[in-house]
Amino acid sequence: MSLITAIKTTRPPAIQNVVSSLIILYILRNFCTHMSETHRARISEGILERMERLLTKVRTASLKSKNSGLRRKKSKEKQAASDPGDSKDAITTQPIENEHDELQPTKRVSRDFSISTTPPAIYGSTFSLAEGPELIAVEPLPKVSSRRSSMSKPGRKPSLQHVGFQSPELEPEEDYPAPVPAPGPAPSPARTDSTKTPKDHKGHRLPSIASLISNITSSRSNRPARVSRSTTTVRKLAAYKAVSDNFPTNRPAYIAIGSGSLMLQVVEKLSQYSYSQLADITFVSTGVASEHIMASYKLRPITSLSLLSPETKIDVYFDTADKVDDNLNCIRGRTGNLHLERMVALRSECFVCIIDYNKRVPTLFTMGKSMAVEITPESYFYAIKKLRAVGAIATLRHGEPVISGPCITQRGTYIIDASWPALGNADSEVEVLAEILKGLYGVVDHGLFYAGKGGWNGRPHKVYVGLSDGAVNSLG
Ligand SMILES: O=C(CO)[C@H](O)[C@H](O)COP(=O)(O)O
Repeated sequence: MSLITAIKTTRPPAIQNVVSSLIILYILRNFCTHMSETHRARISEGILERMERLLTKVRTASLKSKNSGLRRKKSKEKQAASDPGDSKDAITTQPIENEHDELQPTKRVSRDFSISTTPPAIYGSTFSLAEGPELIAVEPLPKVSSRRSSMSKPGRKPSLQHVGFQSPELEPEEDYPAPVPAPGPAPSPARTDSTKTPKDHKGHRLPSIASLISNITSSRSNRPARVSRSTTTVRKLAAYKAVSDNFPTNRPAYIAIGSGSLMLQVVEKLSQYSYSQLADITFVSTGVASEHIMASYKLRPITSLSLLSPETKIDVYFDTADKVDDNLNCIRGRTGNLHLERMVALRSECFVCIIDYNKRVPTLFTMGKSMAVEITPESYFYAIKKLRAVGAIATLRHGEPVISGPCITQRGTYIIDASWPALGNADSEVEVLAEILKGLYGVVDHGLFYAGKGGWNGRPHKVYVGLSDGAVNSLG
């Protein structure tokens, strides 16, 4: 509003109306750019026509005004020549419209466009009425556009060039024409004319797109064939090999399936055996998840260890581990079924552990990972305090979301995730920690599966390690 008021106070009425209408129409036109294509096209056409007519009027009015101003000026000059003493007054009392006949070089009238007398040279959407003594152009202010499109406009440079930077990846190839070969010995194909070669702001020569592409393709062709496999693949290969190597031959047989993420692959492989090979096998699970997997493959699991007679031994137990050290001692039970896993392991003739190479460590706790310690809910405050007292960084495992409270296992117990500094290589170190944990009231079980002087405590008999190249290493 203040702009229109300013125009009113400083321009002749004809120009005031025209310029005000022009501004309103232009604002309307900009508003129209937010409308649908069809509406915009239709409305814009009408507006443009009106603008053309109005601008013609502006130009005519401006011309008339200027001419009358010039006439008045000349008559004043004549008058001043005849009466030099009045010349100062003549300048100060000049009619106000004379000032506005000369439009300001660039007068901003809104945030989005300006009215300018400068030639509309560079912006594609400039509306101009180029004929006449004064060039009046309504120029949209330059909008931020994609770098490539702004570069394609004649006379414009990408802004980064202003600080001396040229990105070879973004420059169009034609910006850097191939050098004309000089007479004489043929130049090396990698060299280009130094005057045409793009350079960075420090003057270092930048490679052309062609050379970058050729470098990439040649380095690809020289690259050795990729041999590493994904972790999922190598784990699956290890699981399949573990099953085929350890499928029991005696009948009746008992096979336990653990709670690790590879149990799907183990069950998948087992299901490939014939009906007669599977007929006399009883399957034992260490958790609800593996029970469901077995049931979906029609492997008929038993749901409780107590259904096995006291003298029954499980022929083979397949499961995973979190970490396995050089002596095959391991940390297990991240899934929270560690006590049942221990009981199954202790009743098994052969515990076959399946891992990928990422889980192999020289000594336990090397990687600073935590181990699950299963506790009774009642012992929580006491047990966590005691665990911290024996050097653990210990936290209660929460459910999801955290506000739902502690993570509660199938047996109604809690899990504390605890870590210690890396243990030494000797079996005794693992055994010492295990004995401390076993001696804490409230601790139901812990994740150390080991063999020490005191006896065998669930250390795997065999470990199948899926290696990065797809091979499977069998340990034990
Ligand atoms: O006790 C375990 C599975 O019964 C493992 O220690 C463990 O949780 C490994 O899980 P994943 O195979 O998913 O890495």
